[in-house]
Amino acid sequence: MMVLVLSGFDPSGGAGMLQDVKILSALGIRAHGVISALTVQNEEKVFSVSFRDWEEMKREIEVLTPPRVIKVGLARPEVVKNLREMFPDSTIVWNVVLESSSGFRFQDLGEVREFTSYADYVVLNNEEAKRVGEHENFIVTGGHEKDDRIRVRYRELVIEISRVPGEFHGTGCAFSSAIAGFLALNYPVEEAIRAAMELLRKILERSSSVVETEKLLRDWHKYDVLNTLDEILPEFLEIGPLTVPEVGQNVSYALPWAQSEYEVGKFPGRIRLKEGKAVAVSCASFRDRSHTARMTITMMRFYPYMRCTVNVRYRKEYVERARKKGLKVYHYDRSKEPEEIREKEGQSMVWMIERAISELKSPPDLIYNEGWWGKEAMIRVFGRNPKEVLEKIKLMLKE
Ligand SMILES: Nc1ncnc2c1ncn2[C@@H]1O[C@H](COP(=O)(O)OP(=O)(O)OP(=O)(O)O)[C@@H](O)[C@H]1O
Ligand SMILES: Cc1ncc(CO)c(N)n1
Repeated sequence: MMVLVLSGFDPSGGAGMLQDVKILSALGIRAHGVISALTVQNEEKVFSVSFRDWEEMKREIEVLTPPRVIKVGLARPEVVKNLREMFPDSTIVWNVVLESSSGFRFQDLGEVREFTSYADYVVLNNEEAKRVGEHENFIVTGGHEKDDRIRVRYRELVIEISRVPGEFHGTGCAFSSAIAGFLALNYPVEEAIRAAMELLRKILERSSSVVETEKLLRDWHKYDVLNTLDEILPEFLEIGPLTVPEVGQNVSYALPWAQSEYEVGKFPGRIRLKEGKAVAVSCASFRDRSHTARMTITMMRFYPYMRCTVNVRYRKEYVERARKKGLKVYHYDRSKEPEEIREKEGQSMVWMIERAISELKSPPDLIYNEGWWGKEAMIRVFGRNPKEVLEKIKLMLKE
């Protein structure tokens, strides 16, 4: 699936081509991009615009796959007519940008009026629509109205949703690209508008002053972490009778940027032995606290790529095999733990990992400790991901 985008380059990434590509990527759509203007601007202010020459752009377009849907952003208005002549049957969505929100005049009103009829849909806000003059192919957005609803009008259709508090740079670009994307997915235009409004709301709920579509794209990792854990669980259950400790086992797998245990996927309620079989009390989730999740966060402070920790019951032979097979093993002797560390909640694990790293001068594959004052002896296995940790555990189980 592809959409051809002709739009300006906003180096701050809030509007223009960088934003268009993010929105289309969020819909799984490839963008073919031809820059139609260069700008000097940041999130707050536009300083200058220079439009590209059509002949140059045409040469770039001619070698690309002919597009079914085209999105036009900041460009000379005649570009829309030129595109119509090149692609009489394509759907053209034109986001008119008369002025930036900081008041910079982008396009000439008369020129815009002259070329609106060449687009299938013209997206503009109500202030712009009043100035350009109504047309049946206009999709009119609320602009920067102050009430708590967002309204979009297309012919007799008016769609309303709740406004996300705040002012965001780049909403017009993002919204019109989302419409183009949903049209490319064969949504009828009314449904494309509705879906685009919903998508923008989801993005703006994650944004501060700019449309931060990258935050939405980033959240794919949440799906990947939980899916990875759920997919690998049966393999951990299979060896569970040999590995699950009295207190239960957890497989903790962190998001790439995790700094809190709630950004670490885990099995709330842990993996436990029931009548000799290992069972997980629940499927993978980011909710609840977990000791192994806190260990992962601690390890990631030193080695951000070490995103997985699993606790395993202690067996002398497991540790001996690990050493024999070349795994980096650290023995944590709790009796050497300073009093002030032992007293502070969660500090002993930091201390344990810091000692291991300073001794091994690299990430440990496993840290073990014997039992201590009612605490079960334990082995913690570390790795980049659950698959890697599972392999290390299997090395410990095999002669
Ligand atoms: N605060 C908000 N909450 C929810 N949706 C919003 C918000 N602001 C904008 N949108 C979505 O973005 C669409 C376009 O926004 P807007 O009306 O601000 O366009 P614009 O004025 O052309 O934007 P720009 O600031 O890029 O010039 C709206 O129709 C709506 O779907
Ligand atoms: C490149 C570009 N396109 C559109 C807008 C409108 O916000 C902008 N500021 N910059």
